[in-house]
Amino acid sequence: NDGSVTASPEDAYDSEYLCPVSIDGQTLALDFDTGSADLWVFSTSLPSSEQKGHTLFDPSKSTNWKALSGYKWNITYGDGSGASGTVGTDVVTVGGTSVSGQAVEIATKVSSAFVSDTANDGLLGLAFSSINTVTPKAQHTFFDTAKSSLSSPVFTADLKHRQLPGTYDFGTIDSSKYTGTITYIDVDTANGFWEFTGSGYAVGSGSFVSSSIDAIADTGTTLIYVPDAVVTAYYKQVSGASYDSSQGGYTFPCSATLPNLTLGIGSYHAVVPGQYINYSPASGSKCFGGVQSDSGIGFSIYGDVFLKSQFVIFDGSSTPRLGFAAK
Ligand SMILES: CC(C)(C)S(=O)(=O)N[C@@H](Cc1ccccc1)C(=O)N[C@@H](Cc1c[nH]c[nH+]1)C(=O)N[C@@H](CC1CCCCC1)C(O)(O)C(F)(F)C(=O)NCCN1CCOCC1
Repeated sequence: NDGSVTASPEDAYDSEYLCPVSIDGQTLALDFDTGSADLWVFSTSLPSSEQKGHTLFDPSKSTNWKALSGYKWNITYGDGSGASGTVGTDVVTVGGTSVSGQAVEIATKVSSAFVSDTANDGLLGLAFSSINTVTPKAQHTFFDTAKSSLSSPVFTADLKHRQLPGTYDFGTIDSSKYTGTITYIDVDTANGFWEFTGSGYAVGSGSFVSSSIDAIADTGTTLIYVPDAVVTAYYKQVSGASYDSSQGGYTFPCSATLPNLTLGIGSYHAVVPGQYINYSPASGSKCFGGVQSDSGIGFSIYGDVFLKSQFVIFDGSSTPRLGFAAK
């Protein structure tokens, strides 16, 4: 029951990656998110004003749909967006991986950011089920439901830079997708995230600075959010860079040459190419940086700007761990 699904960038800046997911034959484009644990979809139960432009799941058309009466969900994300609704179970298929009895959370309300993000028909959470928001009983993620039917209890992310489709694989580690060896690091699941301790950083050809960085591997976050020491060291090497409070982050002249950012994972030095750190045009001839401060978040976030430079293994075995390799 192993599977592989394409992850397509939603826009020219790789702001998010969307994957086709079939729920009892109805196919929607979902954002696979290792930073949350709810599988929720736009639905025919939304007010029509909130439905516009999205593909909707219609439970009344599903022969395998079983409503969970009295069950509800309500989630708020780091960027302040949110959604809520009711719950049922159905057959959910991702590439070749099909599971029955999967909790599918039907949106009856979504925040404005979701309404305007018309390419996104919902989220498929891949964090730990301990942070699923369904009450009165938390539900399993797709990965947890599928795990026992996979060749091995893993999924991998091979996201790509700019306009290229990547893949999420379930159950196998495809050795043609990476080079060299895989470096594994332990994961602390206490907060429900794929959370680990990074070993430090280097900017461009500069020397490596050893420092413990408490970080999560989060496919649902676009950028890299790291401690101020890292951000300051990085943009010191970018002429014309400065913190622009009106943009809410560091910007620099779009013509700037950006140094690579190396992030330590144990003894492995993961290199993020400088050009990945030019996220998007900001205003005028300034561009918005893909490396920003984690202040106020509580931990660092190694988001898509980082993850797309690596081949990443999310190992859900009894001792969960993360694997990283160059590609
Ligand atoms: C809009 C943007 C300038 C491109 S962005 O850089 O902000 N990108 C957004 C994602 C996005 C892309 C495209 C269109 C719209 C939204 C982004 O990076 N959002 C992060 C920002 C952040 C995180 N932390 C601080 N700030 C986020 O909330 N990511 C969550 C998933 C997002 C939510 C909006 C829609 C797209 C997917 C997330 O799940 O990855 C999360 F981990 F950050 C998060 O909020 N997880 C929720 C964890 N809770 C814990 C308690 O139990 C319930 C679950």
